[in-house]
Amino acid sequence: MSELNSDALLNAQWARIRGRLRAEYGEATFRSWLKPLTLAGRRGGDLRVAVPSRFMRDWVTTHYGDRIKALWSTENPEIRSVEVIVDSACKTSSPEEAGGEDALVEAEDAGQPAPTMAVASLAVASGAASNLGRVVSIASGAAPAFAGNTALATPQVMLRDEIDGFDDVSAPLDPRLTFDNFVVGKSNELAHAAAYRVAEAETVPFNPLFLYGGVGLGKTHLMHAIAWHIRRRKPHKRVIYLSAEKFMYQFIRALRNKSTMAFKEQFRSVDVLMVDDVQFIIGKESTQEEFFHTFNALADQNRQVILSADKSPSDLEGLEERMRSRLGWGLVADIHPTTYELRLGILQSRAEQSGVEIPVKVLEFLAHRIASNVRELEGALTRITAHATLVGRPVTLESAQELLKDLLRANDRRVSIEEIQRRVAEHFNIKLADMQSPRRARTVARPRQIAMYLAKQLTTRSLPEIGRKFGGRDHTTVMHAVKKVEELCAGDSSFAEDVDLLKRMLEG
Ligand SMILES: Nc1ncnc2c1ncn2[C@@H]1O[C@H](COP(=O)(O)OP(=O)(O)OP(=O)(O)O)[C@@H](O)[C@H]1O
Repeated sequence: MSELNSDALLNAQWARIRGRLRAEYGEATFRSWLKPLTLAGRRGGDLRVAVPSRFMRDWVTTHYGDRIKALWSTENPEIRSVEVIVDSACKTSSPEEAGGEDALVEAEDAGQPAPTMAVASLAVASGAASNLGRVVSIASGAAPAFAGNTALATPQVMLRDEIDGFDDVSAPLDPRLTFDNFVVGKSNELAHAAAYRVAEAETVPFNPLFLYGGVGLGKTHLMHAIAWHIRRRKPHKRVIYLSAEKFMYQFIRALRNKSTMAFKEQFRSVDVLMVDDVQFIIGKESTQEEFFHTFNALADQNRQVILSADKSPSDLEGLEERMRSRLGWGLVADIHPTTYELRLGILQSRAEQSGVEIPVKVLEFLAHRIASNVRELEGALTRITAHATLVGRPVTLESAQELLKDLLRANDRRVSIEEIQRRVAEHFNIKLADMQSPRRARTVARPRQIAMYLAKQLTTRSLPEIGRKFGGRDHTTVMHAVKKVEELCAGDSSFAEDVDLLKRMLEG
């Protein structure tokens, strides 16, 4: 029997695969569908895993079979096929199973419809599975005669994170957020290169790596990608990824349970700590303090810390000075707003993954019109592909425009106040600085009022925010300007035409 055939080794490999499945599909899906799986036996390259009911067998085979097979092939190249079989005895092998799952199994075995709660988990499971889009399939055909293997059916070797309770702390990773799926362009190349370097490096290249940028531009994606990369290449490393909010929640819970020592121990013993959206804990004094100590302790031991925020350390208001300077010691990499080329690249890659044929014209149109953030861009594409799949008609520019009317309108309106001021100043041939100056001459004051009116119409900024952008004026001044322009438009058609022209120009 080769090394790869020993039962102990198989159990250890199975434990690692279970850890992967848990990380990829998330805790809820894992508990419902994957945790009850047990190793039932193997013969040569053919392996059997058992589930407690026929229903579960079908479900697991359809939704997770390919992935389980692929993970086995990676762990143990000798395994050529994996078959899911029914063994009602394994119902008792996971005593801690949630009541919802037991209810499902029993209902199914009795030939009854599954309870509502179980139906909900079906939906979750199917969504998670379809995201993976794996192609490796479980080998079918006549099942070989298997020698039952009681050693394999005994309790699993526990993964390090199961023992340590790390899964309580670290957030599940989204299987889609990998380096392979991240499209690199001018606006994110530095952040991407830095993230990749950290993920690859044997020694800590910079500490911390601080990623920052606006909403939906890929910070979380890069953090998940680092975590996946390290998990795959260096599975022995302890990696924790969590949001700053969860860090705070864990800390408060530790305070309440008087278990702060355990909390410290847990966070300070990791190899890589990633905290997303750190702006969240700013101003939350004790959490911020604890976070700072955690960070220092890890940095002192040369452990990698990766942080993300919506602003750079120097722009994070309310951050203590010592912390600001400490966070700036490593590499601060920003992600700029997307360029047209990057948006088009992301759309092309997503469209390919979706398998729905979308004309380039439509993708170009979306890349041009939805410039706000990648999340919205993806949302638009999902809407188009879902619609095309449901109605079974090919996607056209017209159908996309019709389908995305509301989103396009909202994006059209997202012009900046600075852009409005510039265009209006050019149109009336006044200086841009006059938009903010105290000058009251009508030649200056009227265009300024028009710009304020357009800012109200075309942006989502509040009156005080608009006032601030116009030389620190009060919100009542903006209100007055809006009213004045409306009155003038109502009484003077050439004035109204002028304003309308500017508006259309700004809307692009
Ligand atoms: N360069 C990119 N290539 C591919 N997908 C991207 C890219 N940038 C962002 N995305 C996708 O856009 C969506 C939003 O990205 P993500 O959640 O990482 O943003 P974020 O910067 O963390 O936003 P927030 O500040 O809201 O947390 C995700 O689905 C992500 O996969």
